[in-house]
Amino acid sequence: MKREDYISWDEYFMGVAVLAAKRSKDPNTQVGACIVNKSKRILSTGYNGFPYGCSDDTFSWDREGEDTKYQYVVHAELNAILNAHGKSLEGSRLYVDLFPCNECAKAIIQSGITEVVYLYDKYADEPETIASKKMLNAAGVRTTQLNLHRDTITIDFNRNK
Ligand SMILES: O=c1ccn([C@H]2C[C@H](O)[C@@H](COP(=O)(O)O)O2)c(=O)[nH]1
Ligand SMILES: [Zn+2]
Repeated sequence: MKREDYISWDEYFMGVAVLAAKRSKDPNTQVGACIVNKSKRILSTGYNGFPYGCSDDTFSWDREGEDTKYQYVVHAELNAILNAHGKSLEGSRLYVDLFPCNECAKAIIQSGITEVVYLYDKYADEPETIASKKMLNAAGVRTTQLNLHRDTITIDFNRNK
């Protein structure tokens, strides 16, 4: 008889997004994204971080002041789109833990992604998120909040020891 406690496709793809977020050096909000095609194949992943050549140790991670991370950071969704290196994303689905901002929404729409699956929406009242929803809705990109039946998935590197 087959195992019954295997993870669902949604848990798998969101799990990959959450794992990608663990690569982020952002001290406040780590975001991960995973793009999946209609055949349930992962096309790309990304997380929020500075561009190549812009050191995590010298560029600012500040949230306020003259020199902030917002001027430099590449968002998880855009990184995932760029990491696909021109592969067609037409009709694909993007899993991301945080609801995408307006700039990511533009890239999502233009790249042909047709569904955004997200976990939380902590900036729902910000103008960027409101604009994002307006654009995604106008462009016919579905947005689905995932309601998972478990809070954690354990990754155990020692299970065979
Ligand atoms: O669509 C989005 C929106 C934001 N991010 C990243 C950008 C920043 O690194 C953090 C947000 O930092 P706060 O300190 O919570 O303002 O999230 C993203 O990757 N995608
Ligand atoms: Zn964004």
